[in-house]
Amino acid sequence: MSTAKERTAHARAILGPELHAQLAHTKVLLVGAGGIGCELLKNIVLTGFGHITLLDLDTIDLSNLNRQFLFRKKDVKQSKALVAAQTAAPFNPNVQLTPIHGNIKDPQYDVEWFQKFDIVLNALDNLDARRHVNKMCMAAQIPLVESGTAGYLGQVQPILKDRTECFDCVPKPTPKSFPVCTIRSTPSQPIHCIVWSKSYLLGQLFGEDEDATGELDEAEQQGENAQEIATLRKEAQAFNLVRTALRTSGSNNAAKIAFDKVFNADIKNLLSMTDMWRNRQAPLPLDYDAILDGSFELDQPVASTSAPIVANGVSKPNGVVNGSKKESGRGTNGHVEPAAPPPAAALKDQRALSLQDNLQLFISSTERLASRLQNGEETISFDKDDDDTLDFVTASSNLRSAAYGIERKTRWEIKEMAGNIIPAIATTNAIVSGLIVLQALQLLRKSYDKMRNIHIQFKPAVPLSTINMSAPNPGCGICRDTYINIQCDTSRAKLGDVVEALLGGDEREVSVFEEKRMLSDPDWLDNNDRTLESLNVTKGKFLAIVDEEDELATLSVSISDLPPGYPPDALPFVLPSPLPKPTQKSKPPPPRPVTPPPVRKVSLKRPHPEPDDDDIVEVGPAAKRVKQTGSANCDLPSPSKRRRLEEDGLVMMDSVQEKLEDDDDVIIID
Ligand SMILES: Nc1ncnc2c1ncn2[C@@H]1O[C@H](COP(=O)(O)OP(=O)(O)OP(=O)(O)O)[C@@H](O)[C@H]1O
Ligand SMILES: [Zn+2]
Repeated sequence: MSTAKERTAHARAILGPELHAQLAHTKVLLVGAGGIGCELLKNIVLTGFGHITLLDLDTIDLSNLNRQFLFRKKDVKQSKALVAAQTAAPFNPNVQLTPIHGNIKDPQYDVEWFQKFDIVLNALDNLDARRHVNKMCMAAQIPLVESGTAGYLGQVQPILKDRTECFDCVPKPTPKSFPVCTIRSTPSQPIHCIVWSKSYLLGQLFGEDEDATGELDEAEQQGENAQEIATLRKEAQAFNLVRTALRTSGSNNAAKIAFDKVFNADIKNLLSMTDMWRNRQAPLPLDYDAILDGSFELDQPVASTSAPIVANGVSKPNGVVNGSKKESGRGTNGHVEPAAPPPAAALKDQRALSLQDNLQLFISSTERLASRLQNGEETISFDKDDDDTLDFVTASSNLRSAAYGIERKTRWEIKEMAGNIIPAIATTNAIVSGLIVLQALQLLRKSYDKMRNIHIQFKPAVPLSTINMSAPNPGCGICRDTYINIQCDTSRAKLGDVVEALLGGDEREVSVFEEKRMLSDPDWLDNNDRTLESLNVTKGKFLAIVDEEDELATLSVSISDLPPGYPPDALPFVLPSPLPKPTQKSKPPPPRPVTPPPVRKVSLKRPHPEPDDDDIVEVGPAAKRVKQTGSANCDLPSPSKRRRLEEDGLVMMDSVQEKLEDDDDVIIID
């Protein structure tokens, strides 16, 4: 077929002329042009969605090319949104494609901007951005299709305010995390050393100059081992010397200074706490020069204990504590010989690294990172696609493993573990993208009874399972709010006036928040005469007006600009007419069990975030916030503290089952 008309014949036959014609006028926002986004863009272009805005903040990376088929090698480092749109545009000349290279969380993409669209499709890879889009769609009352893949698993969830669960209605599972003490002092598995290296050591040496005192004070108050805290304090002070050496050009022994502190002095300090090693295997301080000249013996008896260093008593295929010349040839104490690498494993990343190799890698990566700091980079954090940081984490986690008698890992394995990589399967992305279109069509047809949550599961006989839509969770702090958009000149509008107008003469008692910052409550009205701008409540943000009696839903007020041409001397804000009234709050049902996780797309390119965060239990509505006049915030009760923790990428627990304690000292793996 050659003409545009013939091109759409199949789509028209499948969709029917009515829906097909409707699609030509449909305005769709596609957020994310990665693995799912590329597939989905191709689908919606070919289906005939007439107006597509494609937004992505990232540029193309070499590692994207295996599955993000709209990109070629020549496109590396170009904007994903722009290149994807350029490649897909010729697939269907009837489609108007608008690419945007930007972050969906930027304030210019406010509620009014979202309201321009008929439907939003998420193709994101992190919880934070997903939550944001979910909230904007709730505020703008725009249907959303949420999706994610992880390896062979996938999920598609249509979301419509007041009709279905929103993305935040269901708690998310917690990520795997470890107690601080395990990470800091008593690692027993390779992952403990990797987390230490990536989330602690790298930051201490190359990250922001953080004052660890507060953290340690808090740990002390919580009754953690005082001697251990004193040791950690000493450790923190000593880091300053190393940081200075790393930032001083011409200092050619910074790597040795860092090594001696971290792998020798700190370990000796820990060994001096004899109690700690009564029932557990003590670590062995490493010796820089002896490792380099091959005379270092890993299995020498440790000062404070007669227990030999064994790698958990098991032979490991990788040559557990193998390494220096002296180590090989001994098979004692549970050590094994470094097996000669099979030919396929001779690849640089998959080679077992000797202790000497690791030290050399530590030196070279430390020097590379130090010279980056000296050349003006302010802070460096882990990115698995940044060779310098990956080399540093590989070397330092393996050196730590060696000191603690833990199995060492190859660079490849460490990349997988530190980057939290689940292989991206192009086929899963393709299936999910097809299902997104089907659910989007149900939403546009308003065939709400036909909408389904769909899971791709690892069951060859039943690869897809569908779940009927659930009603919104009455306790949800996002979709149960009553949303209002106001147009506002925030430099003139005063908090008290805006709140009073929004309450429409209702004299009930309320507290007012922006995110977790409390701006006023019935006994504290100091901010009422201040402008919204002076309180940092500007375009794209939300004011939350919370009923003190907890009987009416929270008013969630989004801020947009005044319309063009609005008289400068008129009232500095415009309310919608009629003014929406908050709904009566229904009592939340008893807590639900944690349902299977909405599958997330796991980044192959950079750690989450998502945290990439990502995947941390979210409980109920964001109710309590913190009183605030400026910007800093402090300790919060659940659930908003949990939300904040999650945004900060924090959590630290023994097991996934364990409940998150409000005051837990936490470190997240990813
Ligand atoms: N806040 C955001 N605003 C806009 N785009 C975002 C935002 N957060 C994530 N994205 C985009 O969502 C896309 C998710 O796609 P995908 O999961 O395939 O990630 P990727 O980075 O392309 O690949 P990988 O992480 O697997 O290497 C990415 O292109 C990413 O840039
Ligand atoms: Zn909800």
